[in-house]
Amino acid sequence: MENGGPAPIRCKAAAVCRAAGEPLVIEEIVVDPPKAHEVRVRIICTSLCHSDVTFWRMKDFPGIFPRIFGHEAFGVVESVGEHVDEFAAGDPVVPTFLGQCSDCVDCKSARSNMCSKYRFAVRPGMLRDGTSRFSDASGNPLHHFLGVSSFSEYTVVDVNHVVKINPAIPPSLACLLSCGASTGVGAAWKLAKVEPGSSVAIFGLGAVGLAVAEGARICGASKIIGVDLNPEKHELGRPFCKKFGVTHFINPKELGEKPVSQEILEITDGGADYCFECIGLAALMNDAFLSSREGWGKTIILGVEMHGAPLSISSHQILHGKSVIGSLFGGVKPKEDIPILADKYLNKELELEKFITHEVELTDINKAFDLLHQGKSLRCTIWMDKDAK
Ligand SMILES: NC(=O)c1ccc[n+]([C@@H]2O[C@H](COP(=O)([O-])OP(=O)(O)OC[C@H]3O[C@@H](n4cnc5c(N)ncnc54)[C@H](O)[C@@H]3O)[C@@H](O)[C@H]2O)c1
Ligand SMILES: [Zn+2]
Ligand SMILES: [Zn+2]
Repeated sequence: MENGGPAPIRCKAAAVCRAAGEPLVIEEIVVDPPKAHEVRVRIICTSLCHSDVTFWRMKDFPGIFPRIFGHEAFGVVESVGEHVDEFAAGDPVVPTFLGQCSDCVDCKSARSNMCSKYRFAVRPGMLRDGTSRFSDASGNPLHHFLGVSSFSEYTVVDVNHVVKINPAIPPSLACLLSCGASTGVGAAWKLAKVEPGSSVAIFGLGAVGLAVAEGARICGASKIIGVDLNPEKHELGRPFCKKFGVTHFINPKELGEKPVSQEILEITDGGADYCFECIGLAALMNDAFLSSREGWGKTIILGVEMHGAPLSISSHQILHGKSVIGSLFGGVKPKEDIPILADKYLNKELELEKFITHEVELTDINKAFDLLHQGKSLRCTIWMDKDAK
């Protein structure tokens, strides 16, 4: 203990990524105490989102490895740094990759979830001083990921990136509100503001796409069209996707030469009111746009394009009254909206259980990567300690 403050913690296990695309390695690490405006969180469980996989694969960004991935999690505050009034040891929390200072003009506006005081960036270190709170057994620093780094028994998170969560929600379900479920549900609820009776087309039926379906179902959409290419997932998925309110399924491979957009224009008699891209491929973003209705069709982009490829949207088509919007975290303001989503779960409006298809312990985290790659899982809960369930 230094001046009575928290001491560094030697963590029995963290899953460290030593190089892009390589299996994670379970290592003992040291997690420093939280500095001012930071909290140290004991992670109870975490899960794998496709954004972890995208950054894990990126070989063309040197200098960001070794790194601790993970940004969808649930945990308990272990200790707090100076100037932290909002949290105390023992608080159940979800960390979030998108921060909210609650003080800047954008945080105060209902129109944005993009904090402008601490702008979103994929930083290798902490939000305020850029340094790392992690070091390996040799004392070398390990990089952070998206301000969360939850593939570790303990992590340090800026207060802007952590939200208190109702303890009535089971840890594995609270974890989903930390990224995937909030992003998808939020995109339908807050961003598109899907009205009862409207038509929705979703490209990509992973957890994010199916969370859009869940949000659209809650908002009363009458047609929810799901597009996914993975035949194995599709077959397994049919009854599964129905649980999310998906009314029509399209596997582009089964359409032959016919474009997906043509099929959607026919199903919706002119184009879907709302189209969501939940894959991360620029070509599919264009398909989503082509599937949207003239006059008012809105395309919402949630997928993260690995190389930031530009969209190729016809400047003539956009004159026909269509619009395109992209979003981080589905327009959700973490500190205000996650508690609302938690209440929706507790009121039995939002069904979170169906997103969890697998569970493993941290030592088996590479299985979670395999399952996502093979298209077999939606969300795989990764427990730090199975007895903590
Ligand atoms: N905007 C945000 O804030 C935010 C938040 C979370 C995730 N994401 C992004 O959302 C996307 C989805 O994440 P996820 O965790 O649901 O991923 P996932 O891997 O679980 O799901 C992706 C789905 O897309 C399907 N797919 C892949 N290529 C396809 C193609 N060419 N045509 C049709 N379907 C195809 C896959 O079969 C899979 O079902 C990723 O790009 C992720 O990075 C964005
Ligand atoms: Zn995510
Ligand atoms: Zn702000």
